[in-house]
Amino acid sequence: MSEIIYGIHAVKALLERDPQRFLDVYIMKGRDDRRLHELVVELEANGIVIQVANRQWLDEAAEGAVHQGIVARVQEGRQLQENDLEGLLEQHPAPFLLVLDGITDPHNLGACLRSADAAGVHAVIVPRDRSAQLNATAKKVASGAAETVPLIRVTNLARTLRMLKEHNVWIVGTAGEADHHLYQSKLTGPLALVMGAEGEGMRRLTREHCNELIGIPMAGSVSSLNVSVAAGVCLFEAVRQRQLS
Ligand SMILES: C[S@@+](CC[C@H](N)C(=O)[O-])C[C@H]1O[C@@H](n2cnc3c(N)ncnc32)[C@H](O)[C@@H]1O
Repeated sequence: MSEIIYGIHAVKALLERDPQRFLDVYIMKGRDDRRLHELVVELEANGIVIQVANRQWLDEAAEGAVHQGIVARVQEGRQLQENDLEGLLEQHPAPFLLVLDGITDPHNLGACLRSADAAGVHAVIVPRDRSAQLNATAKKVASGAAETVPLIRVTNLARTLRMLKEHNVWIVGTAGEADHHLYQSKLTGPLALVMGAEGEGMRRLTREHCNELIGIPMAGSVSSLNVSVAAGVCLFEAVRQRQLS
């Protein structure tokens, strides 16, 4: 099975991690861009053959998204599976996990992956049937993080949260109306931070499995933040606390 990736960061990240996965790489005819040129040199140094295509071809391959003049067909990578999660918990004394309960927009999924990578999250967990696909758009927005942060799709999120609790992972849900303030919460130790869906927030059952709910204080007139922005704020408060502890 193969998949399409595009954009300079996404292609570069895969080249650095797993150059064997490249099948075909196409760059845009006549595109004059220093970063693209440097990437082509690196691809060629890895023995990857570059083909030139016109703009229309690349636009269609990237389904109209911004491809920065490069599109690649690559072998699908191995995704971590649900039953890999226990092994991952054993590897890390203080696992740091991000759970996305029903995010449907691939841009938000990609942006959350990008922040998760930057924050040093060990895995992102999503419900199998209620999540945006990790498609080319999500990968482009993730800017390479789709290749670095394991994305684990689980069949039953409530069951997974119970399993995490049995492994002493503290489950922190996020909601604008939560009584606890992000900056007063304790985010050190084994942690799963749970973000809700764009429209409805976390599902009732997910909420019930959280050890606590925290909110980011909102000073203005809007009632909530975009989920990927909220994820970034919460993740980096956790990073700050974890570095101090
Ligand atoms: C757009 S919000 C959903 C708004 C939804 N009406 C609700 O009541 O939760 C999507 C997600 O972003 C996160 N979020 C947004 N604003 C937040 C805030 N002020 N505090 C904590 N989490 C927030 C939460 O995870 C939320 O479920």
